[in-house]
Amino acid sequence: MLRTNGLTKEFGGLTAVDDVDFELGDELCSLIGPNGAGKTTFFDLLTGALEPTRGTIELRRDGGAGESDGWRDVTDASPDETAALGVHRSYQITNVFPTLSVLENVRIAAQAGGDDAATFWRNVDAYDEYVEEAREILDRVGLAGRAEDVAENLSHGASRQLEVAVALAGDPDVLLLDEPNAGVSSESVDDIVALIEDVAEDHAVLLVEHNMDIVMEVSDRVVVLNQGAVIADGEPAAVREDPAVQEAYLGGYEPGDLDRRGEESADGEPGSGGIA
Ligand SMILES: Nc1ncnc2c1ncn2[C@@H]1O[C@H](COP(=O)(O)OP(=O)(O)OP(=O)(O)O)[C@@H](O)[C@H]1O
Repeated sequence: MLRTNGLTKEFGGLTAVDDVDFELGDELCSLIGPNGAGKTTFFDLLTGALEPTRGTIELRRDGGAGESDGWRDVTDASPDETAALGVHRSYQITNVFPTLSVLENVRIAAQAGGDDAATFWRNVDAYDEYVEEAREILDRVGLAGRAEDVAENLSHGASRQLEVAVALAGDPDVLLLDEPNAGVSSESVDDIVALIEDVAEDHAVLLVEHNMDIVMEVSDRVVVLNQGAVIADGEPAAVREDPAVQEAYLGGYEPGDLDRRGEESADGEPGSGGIA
């Protein structure tokens, strides 16, 4: 689906992403690591928002027949080109139009990703199709009842759901979910976790998430970044036990230390919503 080879990003003397070889298959992979580890920079490189200093990024679409063995070099692709090639990021606040309705936001995203984007405005049938598609996506993310609400009036949780809906409307192969629980109220966390698991059924998902209980619950695989470099990559339980990961990030974390809402667990210390 997506792979990087020697991917590196330097900001002056600081190496934010350091020689990362990574491949994402048809799976839910979480990317974790301490503050400043390079997770956001890595996402920015994958979406074309930042240009790498060195290394390559390649994509392979389902059934696609690109160059060589189907992999296509997208290292220099712009964010729009990367999106058109099937990589979408959920936390794209600029992709949500605050004064438009929830339905309009998703309809526009579906239209932008549609085959007849250029001519759609002349085509009433196409418009109806996109509205229909948008309603199906809203149903999937749990926002069917909020279709006519104005986007800027949504709660944090519903906003995260809308961001995922907008990403889904572009018909992505790969979804990059950037802290989809950030700012979400405790009542909505279960909905977001269910949504992450649902979209992972038919998309490759790369998730940045600070709450380790959620990471351990939903991930097929966990990759740990520290100071820009991958220090562990494997199944959640194995990564959790890895001494280097414990040292760099988890600091003695055991499942249940934090409940998924970041509240005090039965026998633990008060949680912070995750591990920073
Ligand atoms: N535009 C920039 N210019 C200079 N340094 C930057 C820039 N963006 C990020 N950095 C630095 O790169 C390093 C990696 O930052 P990044 O935001 O990718 O980490 P992160 O793992 O996403 O952290 P967090 O969990 O806090 O979001 C940090 O030291 C950060 O200060």
